[in-house]
Amino acid sequence: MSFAQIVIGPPGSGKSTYCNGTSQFFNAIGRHGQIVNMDPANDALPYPCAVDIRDFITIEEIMQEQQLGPNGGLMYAMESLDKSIDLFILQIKSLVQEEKAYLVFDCPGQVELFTHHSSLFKIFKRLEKELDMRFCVVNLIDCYYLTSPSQYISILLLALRSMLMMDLPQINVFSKIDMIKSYGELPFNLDFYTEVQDLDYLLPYVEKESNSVMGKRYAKLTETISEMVADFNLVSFEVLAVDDKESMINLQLSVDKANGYIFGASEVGGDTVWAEATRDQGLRENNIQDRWIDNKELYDKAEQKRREEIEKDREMQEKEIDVDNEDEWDRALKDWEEKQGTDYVR
Ligand SMILES: Nc1nc2c(ncn2[C@@H]2O[C@H](COP(=O)(O)OP(=O)(O)OP(=O)(O)O)[C@@H](O)[C@H]2O)c(=O)[nH]1
Repeated sequence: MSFAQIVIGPPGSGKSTYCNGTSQFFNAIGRHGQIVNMDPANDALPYPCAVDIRDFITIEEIMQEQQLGPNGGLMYAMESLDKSIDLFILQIKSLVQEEKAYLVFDCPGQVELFTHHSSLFKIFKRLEKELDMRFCVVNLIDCYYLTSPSQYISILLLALRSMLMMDLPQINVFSKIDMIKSYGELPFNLDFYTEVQDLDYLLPYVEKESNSVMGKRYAKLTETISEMVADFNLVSFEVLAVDDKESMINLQLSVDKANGYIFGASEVGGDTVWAEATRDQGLRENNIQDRWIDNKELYDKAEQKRREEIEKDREMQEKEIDVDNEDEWDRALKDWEEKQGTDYVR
């Protein structure tokens, strides 16, 4: 059995940054994480990746050969991969079975791939079946969407649609939450938006926004969508600032629970310390309103201080290592010999 995350979300929501941050986080806790790039258009990866879909297919080739634009090209690329998937699966197999790696799949930003199109879905289902992989989808949404009530409701619909389409455990995440305070005041606490309850309270704001932007029929449509999302009662959110250790830990705890890693990771990973520390632990209560809005500056200052202390410790350690450095030792010995007038050879 092996475990993996499938990272999805609209363009610019922070997927590649998250994959990079997660890989560094895994290194720090001793988990053997590897990243797989699933985006045939991403030619500037900010991380080292173990398998790159661009080794099989690139969007440039497809666009040229098929005379397609970027969106059509991507759909075509995914369909083509679907047909010639065996080599790709072989590479994944070697990662999960021989290297016992925990995989993070960095997916393209075209949301149609997760809401309507079945190619990627089929690839993951095949991996699930053939390699006994356990997935959790991590759906990143830029927290900027919280600033507009109607856009907030539309991303709820998007999240719901991908949950139903992918048919896998899914954690929805408001990314870049460190930016939320700079976007101005929200009418409700952050928990209101993450827990997705009582959407009725939002409707007057939708109406107000629609009056000024789109008109009454648009408000009615948004209202109906919000009722449908509330009826399913499936969508909720975590928050993430990729540089913030606590939000990363909280998110990884949720993901570990969702894909089952927390219950059966003894044969993979190698992060026994993390596993022991989190095995019996529920999610920590975390007041996100306090952390990211009400007292953000205080928390940021404390975090900055913590980082400076870690950096100072690291510098001290490096200095101590210098004492063990062969060259320095030899130099010190030579000085001592000169002073003693001896020819002592170590
Ligand atoms: N402030 C802040 N910025 C972030 C965070 N995560 C990502 N970003 C920034 O958001 C921008 C987009 O991030 P990417 O990781 O390229 O987003 P993506 O979803 O991979 O983008 P596509 O590949 O175009 O779909 C970059 O400038 C990142 O530095 C975060 O937690 N906080």
